[in-house]
Amino acid sequence: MSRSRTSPEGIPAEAGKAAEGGTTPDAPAPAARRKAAKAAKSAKSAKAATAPKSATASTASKPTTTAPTGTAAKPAKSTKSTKSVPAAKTARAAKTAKAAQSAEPAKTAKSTKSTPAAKGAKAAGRAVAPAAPRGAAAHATPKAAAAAGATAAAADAASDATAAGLALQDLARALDLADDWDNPLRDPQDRRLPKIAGPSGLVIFGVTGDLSRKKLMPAVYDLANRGLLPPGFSLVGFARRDWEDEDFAQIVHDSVREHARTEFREEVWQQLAEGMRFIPGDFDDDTAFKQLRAAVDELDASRGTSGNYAFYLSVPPKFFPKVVKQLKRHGLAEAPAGSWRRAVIEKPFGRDLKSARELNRVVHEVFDPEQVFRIDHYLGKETVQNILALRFANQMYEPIWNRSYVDHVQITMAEDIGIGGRAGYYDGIGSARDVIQNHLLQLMALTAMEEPIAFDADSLLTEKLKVLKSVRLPADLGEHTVRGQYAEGWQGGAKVRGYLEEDGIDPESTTDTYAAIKLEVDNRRWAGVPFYLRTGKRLGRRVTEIAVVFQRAPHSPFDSTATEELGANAIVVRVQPDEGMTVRFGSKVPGTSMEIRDVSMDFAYGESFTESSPEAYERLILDVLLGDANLFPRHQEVEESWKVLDPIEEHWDTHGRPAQYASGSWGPGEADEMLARDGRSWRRP
Ligand SMILES: NC(=O)C1=CN([C@@H]2O[C@H](COP(=O)(O)OP(=O)(O)OC[C@H]3O[C@@H](n4cnc5c(N)ncnc54)[C@H](OP(=O)(O)O)[C@@H]3O)[C@@H](O)[C@H]2O)C=CC1
Ligand SMILES: O=C1O[C@H](COP(=O)(O)O)[C@@H](O)[C@H](O)[C@H]1O
Repeated sequence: MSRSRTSPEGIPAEAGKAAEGGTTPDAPAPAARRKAAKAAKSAKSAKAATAPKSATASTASKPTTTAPTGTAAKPAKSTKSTKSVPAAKTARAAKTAKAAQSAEPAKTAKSTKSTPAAKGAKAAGRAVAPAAPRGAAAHATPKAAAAAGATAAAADAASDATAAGLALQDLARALDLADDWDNPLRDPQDRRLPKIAGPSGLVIFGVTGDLSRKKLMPAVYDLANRGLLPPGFSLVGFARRDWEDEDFAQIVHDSVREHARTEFREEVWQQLAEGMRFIPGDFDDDTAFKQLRAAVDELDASRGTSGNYAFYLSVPPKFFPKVVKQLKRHGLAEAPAGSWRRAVIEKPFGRDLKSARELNRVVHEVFDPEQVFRIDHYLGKETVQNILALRFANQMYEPIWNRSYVDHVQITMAEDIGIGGRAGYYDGIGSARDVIQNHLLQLMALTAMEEPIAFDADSLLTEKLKVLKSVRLPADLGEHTVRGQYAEGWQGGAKVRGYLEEDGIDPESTTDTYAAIKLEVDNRRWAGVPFYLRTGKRLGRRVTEIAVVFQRAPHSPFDSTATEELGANAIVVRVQPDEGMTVRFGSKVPGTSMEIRDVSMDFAYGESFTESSPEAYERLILDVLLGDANLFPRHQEVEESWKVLDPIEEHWDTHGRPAQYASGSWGPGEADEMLARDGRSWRRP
């Protein structure tokens, strides 16, 4: 059946979900089997009636329905009568029926290549359904809606079934009829349907930590709430606490309540909570790892996780090797046949090139490269991914995106917060290792790279690596790099302490809380164009942006007073918090005289799109579960980035102390002087 024959109308939520790229682990419940059998019966009668092939799915479309999470999902009831089921719909139902009849719990769901019928069967027979995927159903594109509607129709037909059983031969006959059906949802190129993770679980080491509470656990909930996790999804926490599963669930609950992006829904929560387990223990504790293994096996049996697990190392970096080795020692790194195991490793990945290489060696002794997902959460941000869309989906920017037009690029990541309770991690690491080595160099690579031949992990790696390998450091690092430390000052109307007065910080510490560096990219596109990167804590406000600043027009027909107020043209990618893009250019001020001033055109996500952007960790956790590595730096990038930073850190180690800057300011005066020496100035973001 061609796509044009499907209905663009409303989508029952469950059908929408079944329509998506991933699979769901639900086993057909008895009710589903009954429904499926009835559906097959419908198919049989349809065959007898030799229904015309022109029957369109649109006639079978249904109004949008939202299936409540945690309840037996009943397809919408508006097309109850089998008489009204057109042949095509009935045929689909037959296929649905076959899948439901033959499906085995968990195993059926394990394959990401599940048949359309199986998906339909899931839609029809879901015993425990997660929340409606709002992105998928409620906001589906017409094409997506049409496709989902088709599957919905199959589900509806299944629901029309009576309790009467159907012999298998009837099913087989019915399926003949359905064989020519081509599920339009299976177009692998269609990226508009969000994918649902297949059967799986996530083990978080360091689950009591800051990152886990503020970002990871809320992200898991948000994914569940959006219907992007399988119903049997399981979350295992590991940390040194004497907790029962229920205590852990309470902690997750509190963190979700406080930090989740999406609304709290009790039914989503209940379903998620059922799959939560806690393992108390130290990373040295073999008994704890044995318990972890037992928990994983138990969840496979009770929740249908099918042996698929991601191990998220949200722990102090010094423990990365230890945890990885423990996973191997206890047989957790090795996936049972037909399953997968993945390691998710937080940043920073090493503290220099040498330690990063050593860590890579240890990790790759246990996991194959494609099993390793190194987190750089900036790559999970919508605005960061949009750099590639902006550059390579449009025609108007790329011709000027080079040394012929660009004067320089400024990449700023400013934070208003201090180090908070992270003294143990931060002191000795500092701002450059904390964010320049990873986030800012990734932003620079995406800004400077050539068009990848495809949007896949290998092609992206190829292009980003070329940029990182082309980076040239200034000959005089003293002139072109600056590090600073925040002193006391006023922030947000409150007096705040300086870095050296923070709890847990050595009063003699030379750790940088601010860093600004100048880099060049030695290639044909960028030769001679400086990239200025800066970051700092306790700066004026929280903002991350990439500003591509253009050269002056080569000739001005206006007298100099007319353009006195005119700055440089710029394209600014506003990464956060005011997500969007600004184009700054000159415009005549209305009036009789010619006076030209800077004005700007804005694109704001909030104005152009109705849905708020997912949190970076939502996207990244989902990608891990889907096995999509596009947004995860590979070890080559990590190592190249350390090659850029190591000489700067070595220089700083042997040259003086960080410059002081007042909290709430825009960094040390030395950073302004650094740009002034080049005849430029920092933007005030
Ligand atoms: N916090 C943030 O904003 C960000 C953090 N990261 C990275 O995320 C990771 C985690 O950071 P964060 O959450 O801040 O760290 P925290 O110090 O807040 O948490 C550390 C976690 O590790 C556990 N842990 C520590 N030692 C052991 C041990 N010997 N055995 C068992 N568990 C142990 C702690 O458990 P217990 O309760 O038992 O002490 C705790 O759950 C780090 O790699 C960090 O660099 C990356 C970006 C941002
Ligand atoms: O990786 C890190 O990022 C956070 C800032 O993240 P953002 O998404 O809020 O910009 C930073 O505070 C932390 O020090 C660093 O490790």
